[in-house]
Amino acid sequence: MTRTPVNVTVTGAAGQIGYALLFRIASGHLLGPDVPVKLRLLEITPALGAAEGTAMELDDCAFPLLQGIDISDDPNVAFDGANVALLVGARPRTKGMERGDLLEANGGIFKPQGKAINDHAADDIKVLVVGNPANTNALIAQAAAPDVPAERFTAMTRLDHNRALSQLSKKTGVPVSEIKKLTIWGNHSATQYPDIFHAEVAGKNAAEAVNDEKWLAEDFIPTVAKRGAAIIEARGASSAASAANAAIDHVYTWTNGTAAGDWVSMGIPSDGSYGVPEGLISSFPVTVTDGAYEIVQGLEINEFSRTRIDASVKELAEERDAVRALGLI
Ligand SMILES: NC(=O)C1=CN([C@@H]2O[C@H](COP(=O)(O)OP(=O)(O)OC[C@H]3O[C@@H](n4cnc5c(N)ncnc54)[C@H](O)[C@@H]3O)[C@@H](O)[C@H]2O)C=CC1
Ligand SMILES: O=C([O-])CC(=O)C(=O)O
Repeated sequence: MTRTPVNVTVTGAAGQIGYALLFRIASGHLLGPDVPVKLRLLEITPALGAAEGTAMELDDCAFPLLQGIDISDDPNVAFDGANVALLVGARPRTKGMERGDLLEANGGIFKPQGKAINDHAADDIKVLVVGNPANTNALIAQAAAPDVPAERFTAMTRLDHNRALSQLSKKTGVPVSEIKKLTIWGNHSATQYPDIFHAEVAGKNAAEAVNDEKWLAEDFIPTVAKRGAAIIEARGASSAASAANAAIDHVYTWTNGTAAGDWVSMGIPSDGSYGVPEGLISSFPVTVTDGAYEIVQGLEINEFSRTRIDASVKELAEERDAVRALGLI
């Protein structure tokens, strides 16, 4: 294989998402079946042994695309030359814990990582923040990386997008492959707004096909928005394999593009579209061409949607103000 390998840095590599993610990266699902990768694993010092164990297992898979694994507890080393950075390592929410409690606990992790990305990553770096609160952690990392174009910092709402696809598929009996143009707006939190008004189910408008506003307001939206908490309740641990799968989807789409006639949801820095204040990292409908995403423009936002988008964006603005007050941005 002559192609230069892509350096993929994964933080929190010894955690449960890391374990579900690394093998799929190494087997070509993140970037494509013909793209060699080098993995850079970042962990805190006490978890380096566990990361070593995972690296041994990766070796034992003999993945043809995997051209090396480095492990470090120093962000300056782990992000050196990184082309893709998956910021997973964070403190996961546990039973009964509110997202707001996570801001302070996690803020300190993302500022030094943003600075290390600024100082050491490759010029084409793409960053996906998975660790919660993902949107605001992405904002913190971005603020610490003034030399990196702001749009390279993204937050994961693809899991919410996939959850919404699946719920809509169950309701309509139409396979997910025939559902297009769903949108998650706002924050990766319980205030997020999964929007089906522009979605298509087997070529028909989804809201019209469903024709059940009660189901939309009282079942679909809360089921999608509170799915993370429901998984924690059921498993006693937060989503891991589905989160890893969504991270793969996010980066694969960002790198390889969206399908014609469809879009995906990504948490990205707002350019002011749809009344979302510029700079907030909020989820939008996006299309991707040649490795660059663009917000889908011109969608009509009805009253039902407007109220819900505004509520989630208000929460994002409050999180931004909170981390600003803590000196994190
Ligand atoms: N955006 C999304 O849709 C989702 C986000 N999440 C979030 O992803 C994060 C990770 O989840 P899990 O893997 O289940 O957690 P986990 O607790 O199993 O693993 C986290 C790992 O991060 C490591 N870590 C902590 N601080 C670090 C640092 N400064 N540098 C490098 N590594 C560090 C820990 O040692 C641990 O191994 C959590 O914040 C969780 O809430 C989870 C599911 C979905
Ligand atoms: O709340 C959590 O830690 C897990 C999470 O984000 C999700 O499953 O959507």
